[in-house]
Amino acid sequence: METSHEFSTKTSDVSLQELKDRLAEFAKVRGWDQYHSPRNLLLALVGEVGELSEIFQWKGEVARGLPNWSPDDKERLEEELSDVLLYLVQLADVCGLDLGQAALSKIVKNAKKYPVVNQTSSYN
Ligand SMILES: Nc1ccn([C@H]2C[C@H](O)[C@@H](COP(=O)(O)OP(=O)(O)OP(=O)(O)O)O2)c(=O)n1
Repeated sequence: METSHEFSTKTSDVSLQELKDRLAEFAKVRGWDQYHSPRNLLLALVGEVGELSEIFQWKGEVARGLPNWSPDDKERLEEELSDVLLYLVQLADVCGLDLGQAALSKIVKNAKKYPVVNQTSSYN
């Protein structure tokens, strides 16, 4: 089953639903779903956030678009960001939550909490 996805890794738009389904299959065929409790996934997520932080550690401020980063550094960043996302998606899944809907609802809530005043208003 899993191999059916092998040649479909390049796509312009990826849904949280697809990631959720593929991750569930990845864990299931390896017999790992028994270990994927909410707590374990949270700890794995925090570990990956640590690895993500290491990439920026000691670099000083980093310009948007990472103009001075090597391709290897950028690839490593892509991988660590992905690890964080993949554990986050799995965590929401095993908690029985719809992460996409929850995130949209939160954006609406944020907009009400922080209404647009004018273009030159100070940050926060
Ligand atoms: N029980 C597991 C173990 C791994 N993964 C997936 C989610 C992450 O995308 C990736 C994490 O794998 P590693 O623990 O090997 O971590 P790294 O890829 O960061 O490797 P390393 O820590 O050696 O840099 O694999 C998973 O879903 N469930």
